[in-house]
Amino acid sequence: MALEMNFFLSILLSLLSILLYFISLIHKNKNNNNNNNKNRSKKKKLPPGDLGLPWIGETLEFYRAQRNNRIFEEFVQPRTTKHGTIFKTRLIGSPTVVVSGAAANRFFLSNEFKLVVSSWPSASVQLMGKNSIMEKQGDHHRCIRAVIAASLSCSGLETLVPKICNSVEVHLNTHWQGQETIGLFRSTKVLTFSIVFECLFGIKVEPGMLEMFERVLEGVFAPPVEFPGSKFWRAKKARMEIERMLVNIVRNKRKEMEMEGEEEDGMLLSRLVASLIRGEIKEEEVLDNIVLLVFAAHDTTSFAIAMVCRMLAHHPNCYERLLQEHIEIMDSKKQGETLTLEDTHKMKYTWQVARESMRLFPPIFGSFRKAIVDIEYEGFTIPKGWKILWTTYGSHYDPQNFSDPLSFDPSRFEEPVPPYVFVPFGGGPRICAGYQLAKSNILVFLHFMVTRYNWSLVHPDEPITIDPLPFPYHGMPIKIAPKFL
Ligand code: HEM
Repeated sequence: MALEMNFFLSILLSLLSILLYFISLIHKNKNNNNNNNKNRSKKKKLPPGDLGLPWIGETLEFYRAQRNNRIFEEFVQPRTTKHGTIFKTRLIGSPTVVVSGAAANRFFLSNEFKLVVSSWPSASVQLMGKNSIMEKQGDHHRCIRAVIAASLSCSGLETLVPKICNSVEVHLNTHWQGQETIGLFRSTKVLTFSIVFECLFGIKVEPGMLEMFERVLEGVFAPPVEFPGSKFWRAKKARMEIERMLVNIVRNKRKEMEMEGEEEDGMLLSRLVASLIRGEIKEEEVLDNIVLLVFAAHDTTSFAIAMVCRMLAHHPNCYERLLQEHIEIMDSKKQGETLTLEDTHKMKYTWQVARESMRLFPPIFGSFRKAIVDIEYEGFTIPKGWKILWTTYGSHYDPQNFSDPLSFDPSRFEEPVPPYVFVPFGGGPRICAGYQLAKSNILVFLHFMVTRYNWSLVHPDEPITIDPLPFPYHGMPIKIAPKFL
């Protein structure tokens, strides 16, 4: 059904683009007679590249490459070879400039709010909510970031790490014990979903909640057409269900905190509701930010964990060294003693492995910005209103930054990497707000996995696909057996 719908949409888009193409030809003729316009376009040197057909541009090529998880190889690289590290195209109706490399990352990410603002497709904004942090700018953005940051500060993390440990142990005892095969990606997705809800917000996960969020995610990059049965329609319905559930939770929390004078417990939900009570943010902002944070947190972290495991399985020497690190930490603890934030600081090699895995397999390949003024960059003008797409690949796969860039070598991260070169978490004012939580989550999970289980991949070269975020095509089944160290 979904495939038929996509096919139908593709045909519709193609017909629309042909129509637009003819309209644009007529306009072009008119414009040729217009001297003013001629002079204006002479002054601006647009980046090289092909805008393609009106509206549709090169969207279908982009989607095809995205589906194969080959955006770099099939879309970005052929065009950078032809035009250089900055080129223009047209994606999902918008003229777009694709930029690559650490200098471009620095320029565009650090000029957020000054020259560019974050820009998501209409379906994403409608589903994540227009009040979420990703749509906020200036003081409002700072205010919401400050609330999130308070829960993930050093003292916040000190209480979070033992909670994450507890969630991981409960998860393994419930879902892994007695099993011979586990779908690793699904399992870590269930786990990271419950960690963000229970450890970060203090909200208990009820059956069916993850499925509701998954239905929303299916619609975030779909065409925002709301006819019954479309992905977007289903996603909107799921979003409304989530909202109904969260409104009750937020209002009950507010009542408790107002009527019973409940102290803030350090949980993010209490912090958001406290801001609501103080009148700093609105109820819609609390709801939209809970939804956004859950999405931002769980698929990304579970994909990162899955890719670390894939790399460890392919590189037994790295696995041995990583295992040794965890055995030493385990030996330093008393029976039943939980891990602390300080223990995670000792997992230096594990973090190198995780960073190297995210360099090769970034959970988020990049994101869009919109020019809020005409931007002069590298001798070209990016007109106001155009989109800019920065990608992690541009700097992660650049041999000037990482020699033999496609090989896996965690020792690259023994030394600090210059800013804006390694950007799986983005950079500038919109750098990932959950970086510390993601890091703790990855490290703690790996600790328990490698010390408690022998495991191996069922499909060592399983393809990775993207829809709309990357995931292992078969869900990454692994064979497991308990280990007694
Ligand atoms: C491995 C896991 C993760 C990766 C790779 C990742 C990656 C990213 C990236 C690349 C951005 C910047 C997007 C842009 O510039 O447009 C971002 C933003 C963000 N991330 Fe993460 N993320 C991860 C985990 C998390 C977690 C666990 C949370 C929450 C608890 C989170 C919350 C956010 C938020 C709120 C933003 C928006 C920040 C803003 O607009 O100011 N992320 N993330």
